[in-house]
Amino acid sequence: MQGIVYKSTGSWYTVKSEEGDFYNCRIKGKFRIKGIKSTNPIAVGDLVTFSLEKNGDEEVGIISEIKDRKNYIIRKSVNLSKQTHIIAANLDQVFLLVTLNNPVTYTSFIDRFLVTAEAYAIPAILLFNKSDTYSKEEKEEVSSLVKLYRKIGYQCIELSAKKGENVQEVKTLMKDKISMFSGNSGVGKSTLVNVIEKNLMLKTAEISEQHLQGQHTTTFAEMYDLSFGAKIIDTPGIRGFGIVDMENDEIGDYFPELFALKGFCKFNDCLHVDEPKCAVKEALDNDKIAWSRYRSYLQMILGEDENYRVDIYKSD
Ligand SMILES: Nc1nc2c(ncn2[C@@H]2O[C@H](COP(=O)(O)OP(=O)(O)OP(=O)(O)O)[C@@H](O)[C@H]2O)c(=O)[nH]1
Ligand SMILES: [Zn+2]
Repeated sequence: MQGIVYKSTGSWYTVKSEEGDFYNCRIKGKFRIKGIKSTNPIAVGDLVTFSLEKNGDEEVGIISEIKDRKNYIIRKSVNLSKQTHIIAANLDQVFLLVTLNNPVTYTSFIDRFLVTAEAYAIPAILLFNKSDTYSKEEKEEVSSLVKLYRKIGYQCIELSAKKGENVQEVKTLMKDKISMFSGNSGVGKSTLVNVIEKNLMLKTAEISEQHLQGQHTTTFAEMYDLSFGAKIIDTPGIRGFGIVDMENDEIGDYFPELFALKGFCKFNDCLHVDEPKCAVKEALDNDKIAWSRYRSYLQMILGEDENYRVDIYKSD
């Protein structure tokens, strides 16, 4: 039988079969996946082959095979072992919720997120939330951000989760796909998910309550079916993507507008920092590339970690 992993608690996996039934499954014997060394061989979102076995009165599934992943997201554990944990696999898209103020979302944060999504090969969509609260100036600022990111090729939606404005557009994009929502604390993730599907209680809230009580909680991702044919993966305690290890000479590949200029610089291995005859610097001088994006790029190259806000274009 074939199925998708909806939940994993370490040694047991909840798998939904193609027929739509849920089974408790486990792995028999040694099970290794080529390429990735991780603490968990199977993650939420994985497509697996399994067969049923009698275990006393119960029928349990034995997973024998896992299909190649189209992508996966990881987290490095913070303890000394630095082990890699696969949070989820086979995502169709990830939504990043952004608010200008309350809380501030910095362009450096957006760009880091987009670079990571590119590196993971997961399409990212920007949701500019709380549109009901914006002043005229803020509306203009959001408009120029939307224009900037659309030009690069990212889908952007301005919405109000609270008022339900443009939420239908998000639902339309989610249909028949596996999605994940990310964003800083307070941008409205729970509010949005609650208007998208009323009776869905995500764990995110429970987990933070337990944190308040100082309890230890393990954070496992879980997949949910929504009523309109969409799936979402909830990753309690994870606000964004983990940091992916990237070499300096590959970071530019994950900025689509920089990647498009690859080969046009004088030097093949140009990092677009202070090399002569650099096509990226030239595009920057002509406002063909946004200053805010280039600043984010430099920050990643230089390994800086602070957030900042800069004008999108130098001439602004
Ligand atoms: N005015 C307005 N407020 C909103 C909107 N969306 C969310 N909020 C409010 O913003 C606050 C934070 O929303 P949450 O949905 O809890 O944010 P979150 O991203 O889930 O936050 P964490 O759980 O901390 O990650 C709440 O007071 C919401 O009512 C919106 O579109 N407009
Ligand atoms: Zn260059």
